[in-house]
Amino acid sequence: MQMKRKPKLGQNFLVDDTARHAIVDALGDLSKRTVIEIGPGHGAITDILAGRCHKLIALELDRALAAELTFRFRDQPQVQILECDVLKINLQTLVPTGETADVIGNLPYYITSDILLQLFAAGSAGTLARAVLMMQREVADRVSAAPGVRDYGLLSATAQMNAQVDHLFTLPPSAFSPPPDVYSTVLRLHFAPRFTELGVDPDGFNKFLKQSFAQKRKTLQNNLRAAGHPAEQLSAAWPDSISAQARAESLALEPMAELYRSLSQLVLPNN
Ligand SMILES: C[S@@+](CC[C@H](N)C(=O)[O-])C[C@H]1O[C@@H](n2cnc3c(N)ncnc32)[C@H](O)[C@@H]1O
Repeated sequence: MQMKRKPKLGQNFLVDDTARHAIVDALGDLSKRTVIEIGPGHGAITDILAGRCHKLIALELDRALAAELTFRFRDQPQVQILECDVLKINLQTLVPTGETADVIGNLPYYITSDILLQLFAAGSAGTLARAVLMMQREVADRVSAAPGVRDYGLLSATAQMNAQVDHLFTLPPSAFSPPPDVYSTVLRLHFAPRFTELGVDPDGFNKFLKQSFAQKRKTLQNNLRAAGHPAEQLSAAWPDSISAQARAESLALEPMAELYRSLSQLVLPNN
């Protein structure tokens, strides 16, 4: 049976029973946890979560789906359905001060990167502990890629500055109705920001990473020069541990942070 959907909202509903249980199982014991679900849809994951977690807050943009779930869970006070755009909500306001929440979601793929950035910010603020997220396989491969591997880039570096990433499993299009054009992968993230450990400030280092990965074909030096760092500043700051011809894609976060710290002692450009 094909379910009715709004393609613009990334609506591919999970119909594989083993997979929906495996996704919830990946968060472990939830009996004392607040869980935020992104895009509950018709409730494939919500139905299982509702009986397992202390509190469930599900964020759904589609008015009809939000109404369907509000009705279905009307007698379960631990379940709160919010009709809202996940990108417009401040996740910190959903979690009591001093507590953390976990996040779960078969994400709307068209906004995966924006959702990840939002979760990293909430993880840095101490609001989130873990997330189990399904996304397009190619995006998951980029999030979890190690330096030097083809898929490693800005998204990988940003994700790995903010979280430990576990690659859990991949599902074929037939696990969904209607089937998407792509395979889907489930990742688990433990939010563990590394900014303090690596001695860098989050805003400045995030900007530096964007500059460093701006063009894949270019060396790191050329990307930084294009971002406004004068050549003499770069050579004064360049650590011996990094080859002059290195690309950002080949470097671990430690040498990137070393270079950033060294450049920060000189003057960083504003763009
Ligand atoms: C891939 S479907 C997953 C549905 C359900 N969790 C499942 O596994 O069957 C993505 C869901 O996210 C919802 N959605 C899309 N954009 C959203 C947004 N900006 N904020 C909240 N929910 C959104 C869609 O309406 C849809 O229900």
